Amino acid sequence: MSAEVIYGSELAQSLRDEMKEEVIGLHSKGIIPGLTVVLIGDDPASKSYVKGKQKASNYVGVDSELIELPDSTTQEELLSLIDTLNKKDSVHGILVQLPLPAHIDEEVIIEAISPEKDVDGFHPISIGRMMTGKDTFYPCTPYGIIQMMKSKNISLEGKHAVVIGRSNIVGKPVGQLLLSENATVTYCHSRTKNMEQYIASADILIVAVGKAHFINGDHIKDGAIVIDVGVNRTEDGSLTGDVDFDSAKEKASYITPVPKGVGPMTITMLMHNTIKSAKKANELL
Ligand SMILES: Nc1nc2c(c(=O)[nH]1)N[C@@H](CN(C=O)c1ccc(C(=O)N[C@@H](CCC(=O)O)C(=O)O)cc1)CN2
Repeated sequence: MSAEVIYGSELAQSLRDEMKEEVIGLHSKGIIPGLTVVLIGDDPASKSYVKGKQKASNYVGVDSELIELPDSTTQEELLSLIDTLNKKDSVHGILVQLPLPAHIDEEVIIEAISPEKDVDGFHPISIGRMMTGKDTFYPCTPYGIIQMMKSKNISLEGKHAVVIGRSNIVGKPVGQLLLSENATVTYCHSRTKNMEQYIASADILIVAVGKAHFINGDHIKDGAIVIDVGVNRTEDGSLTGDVDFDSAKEKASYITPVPKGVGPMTITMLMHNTIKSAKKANELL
């Protein structure tokens, strides 16, 4: 078997085209979705991601502002900025790019963002609402993953989904969204014993460990759906996933590449959440 490749980049482009049309409609009603992205420090990867967010915003018609602050920014200064943004009517979405410098407590910052503007979907209130099946902003990468599978009409109901990795950004929430779609979910992590047996039984395998080629074709079941969330920089500067694409492609039924897989969907779902927030603020939802 040779898997069908799910290109997130293609789905992202078609969704962004649809959003652009929708935002033209909002502009005509005087509603301009606004996003503020806060970047602390000069990590090259984070800089490139926020640049991608600016580019997507410009494309779909979201009014986006980038606030760049030095590494020396204190937690109090960042909290004060968030307080100002929480009160600003033109800002519908606030995103603080992660990771933050070690002297700033990520949890404190995430909890300071108003849940109404939490377009990252990381606030405990957003997570609680997601877990209880209420309307909320879903975290962008997990939401993008679900959209990628839906775009191929992949039924999730009753499937055994194995999530490798338990981060708050990807692993935990993607498992929750899969559960909402009636999949049976197993989480694997660094302390899991006999991880191979879970991986081998996965109908859907989500790999988010941040280790290049952690999974290869020998590990997976014939016909498995393999979603690679890893973005690992190799010595020659290119990007590679957590899955050895070539060998896994021979056994899987669907597989996502790196790059052009899950990554572009993360930014697209951020646009979705920002537009949704603007609609909610204007009582259109
Ligand atoms: N506040 C947040 N911080 C971080 C998040 C997040 O969702 N919210 N996620 C990641 C980084 N991230 C977005 O911020 C992100 C990662 C990767 C991509 C992407 O498009 N990747 C491309 C390759 C890009 C490249 O060449 O480097 C791909 O996979 O094709 C977009 C966004 C951590 N921080």
